[in-house]
Amino acid sequence: MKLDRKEILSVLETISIAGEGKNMVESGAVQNVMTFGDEVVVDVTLQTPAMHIKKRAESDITNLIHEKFSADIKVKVNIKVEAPEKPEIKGKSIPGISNIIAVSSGKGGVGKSTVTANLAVTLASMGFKVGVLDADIYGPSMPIMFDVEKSRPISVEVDGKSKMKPILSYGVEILSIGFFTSPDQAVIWRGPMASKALNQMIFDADWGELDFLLLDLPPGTGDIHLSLMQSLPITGAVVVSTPQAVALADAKKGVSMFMAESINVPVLGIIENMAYFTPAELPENKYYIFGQEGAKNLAQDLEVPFLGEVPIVQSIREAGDYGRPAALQQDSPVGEAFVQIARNVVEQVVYRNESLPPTEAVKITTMAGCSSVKK
Ligand SMILES: Nc1ncnc2c1ncn2[C@@H]1O[C@H](COP(=O)(O)OP(=O)(O)OP(=O)(O)O)[C@@H](O)[C@H]1O
Repeated sequence: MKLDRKEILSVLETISIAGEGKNMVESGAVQNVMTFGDEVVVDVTLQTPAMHIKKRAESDITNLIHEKFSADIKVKVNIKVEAPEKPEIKGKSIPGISNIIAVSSGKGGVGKSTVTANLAVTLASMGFKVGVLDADIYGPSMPIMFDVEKSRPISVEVDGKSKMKPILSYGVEILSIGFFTSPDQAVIWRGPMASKALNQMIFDADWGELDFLLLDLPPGTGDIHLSLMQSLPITGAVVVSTPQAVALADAKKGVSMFMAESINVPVLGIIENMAYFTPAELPENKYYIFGQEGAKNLAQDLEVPFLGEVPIVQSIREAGDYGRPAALQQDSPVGEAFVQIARNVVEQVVYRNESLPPTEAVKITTMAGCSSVKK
């Protein structure tokens, strides 16, 4: 059969490469298409060395040509990788901390802190070294969730400097703005004070070696978020939402804040919390109290990964109040849900680190409230 180069190109226009918005012809990934009798050779240049993306591009091209023309065609896909040069991190990286993950939510009360605490203990139980920085200045909840409400960080000498020692609970190193306020005191941090305190907990703390530092951000998209992104090279952000329309609208704003060109923090994905309710006595029954798969659909619409769902379970609330994250019970449905989510988060971090350069701390010079961050 006579193969036409142009027809092949137009067929390839229907394929896009994971992580790139445009199709592979428009993005310039397809460099050349040659036909020799019943053989097609496609030269492709990818921007990422990730093996699964290479394999996917190869199989997508082969399958589509077989499907659209003939299964007898010999397809050869030559893949070259031209990864963009990795610039140096310009923000202050923290020695010893490999990945900083911001956990955020657009709306308050959707379970962002609960998800942070449970994700942290799950990652720790998988053998990772994990820290949590509770940056929720309006309602720091990590001290209660980790049962260390009465603890106060001590000062230790590291290389001649005195540093704050995080509190260790369930294998997770924790610092919280809550350690420095009394529980019944109304939080009256002004933006600059809070930013200064957070900077101390980040840079003047003895975190040691960590694979993951999870940042529990305040809800919304405010000053504190910008300050933290300005002072820290955040590896990626995770957005927590319930499936409810009002929460989703705010989650969307959260995702677009991270994705804004001036901020550019990779979004690792969305977690759906309170996805459905299952009564303990009827585990097969699922009630979609806040709507069904709203956050999953949002992830699809925004083309960001969906990291998993957590049901509404009484034990999650009780465990949070009692100070023992529910996911510590690994064989339970909650424990299993968090293992799945933690695996997906790790996978996304690995993929992100393979395919993108390190995040630069955002340089914001005009936003009110950010000038307090130490230069
Ligand atoms: N999946 C769940 N099942 C049952 N209860 C939950 C679940 N997720 C969160 N909760 C409960 O909902 C309440 C709010 O959760 P949490 O404090 O984690 O929310 P948040 O989004 O961090 O709130 P904030 O806006 O204060 O930061 C808590 O009492 C928590 O125990």
